[in-house]
Amino acid sequence: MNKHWLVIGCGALGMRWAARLLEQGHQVTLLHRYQTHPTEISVEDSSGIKQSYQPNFATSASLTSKFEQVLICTKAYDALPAFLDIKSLTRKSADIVCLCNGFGAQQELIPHLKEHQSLWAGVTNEGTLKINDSSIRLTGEGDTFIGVLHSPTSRPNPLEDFHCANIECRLLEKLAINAVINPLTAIFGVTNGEILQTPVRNIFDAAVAEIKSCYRDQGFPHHPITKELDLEMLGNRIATVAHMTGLNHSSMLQDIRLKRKTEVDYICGYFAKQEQIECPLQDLLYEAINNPAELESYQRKLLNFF
Ligand SMILES: NC(=O)C1=CN([C@@H]2O[C@H](COP(=O)(O)OP(=O)(O)OC[C@H]3O[C@@H](n4cnc5c(N)ncnc54)[C@H](OP(=O)(O)O)[C@@H]3O)[C@@H](O)[C@H]2O)C=CC1
Ligand SMILES: CC(C)(CO)C(=O)C(=O)O
Repeated sequence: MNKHWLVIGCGALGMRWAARLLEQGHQVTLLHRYQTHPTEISVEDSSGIKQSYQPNFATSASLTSKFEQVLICTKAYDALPAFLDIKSLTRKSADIVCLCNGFGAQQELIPHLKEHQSLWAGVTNEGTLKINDSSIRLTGEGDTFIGVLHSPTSRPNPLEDFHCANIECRLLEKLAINAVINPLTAIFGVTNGEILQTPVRNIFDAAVAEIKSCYRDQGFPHHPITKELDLEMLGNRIATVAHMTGLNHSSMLQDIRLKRKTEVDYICGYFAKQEQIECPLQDLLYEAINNPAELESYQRKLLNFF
């Protein structure tokens, strides 16, 4: 059935999903924060073929209709303010889908939902690069999982092609992937693939071991969920992602280089704020990313330690 989606965020992921939803026959309003409305989105695939899409472009001030389906494609730290900005334009039983990385930003939305609204979370391993305000390049294939986080009534998945029965498990797996790859690439200024080689490899192994032990710890608040993860294979899974995206610069490395805010609060910061468990290496990585001017000294500290 065709739906009218409000996609929040005209960044890499927002443009990719706006194009995908239009291709599936849905109507799409793409919310942006630019001075002037773009007129179309250009999507370049891995063979260099470009295709154009024309969603309705809008700013929150120009929106008038109410939405039953909302897809949040902002960075993790923007998800809640972005939702609150348009909440009055969501229908009382709307499906709100949040695609941002990390763990925590999705759950922060729950107390702010209207009584009958459902919250869905997504994990995607697709790679998309924003070229400019209206163009993206598809840089990597990957799975996408979408599942329910909160629903007062049992509702069908609004993106059923990507349905996942245990989304928290997938979110925690992706959290582990990001908590190892992102800070190491950002601190050492290397590609995803280079963290698998000496000298960073020792720190990679220590970071994987720490997350595995944290996920096994009964004091970890999501212990019942992490029990369902194949922890023996977690290190291989993280190494495979680093290898498959070997030439990429992680989002955290790009953010640090461009002096933009990072998503570290929802990645390493998630471990750092757990009071019941000790994660000294994640604490150190969190501290390093929050002190980008001191990265060389953190590099030395990490290399001397491991
Ligand atoms: N790109 C990728 O390949 C992947 C990304 N992800 C995750 O997806 C999320 C989005 O990533 P990505 O698309 O790359 O990030 P981008 O920074 O490219 O896009 C985020 C967009 O959201 C916009 N935005 C923020 N708040 C609002 C608001 N209130 N109203 C309207 N627009 C808003 C930003 O606008 P402004 O520029 O004005 O701040 C920006 O255009 C992140 O959590 C990322 O980690 C996950 C997997 C892959
Ligand atoms: C999987 C990975 C590490 C790919 O670069 C990513 O999600 C990111 O850069 O944020």
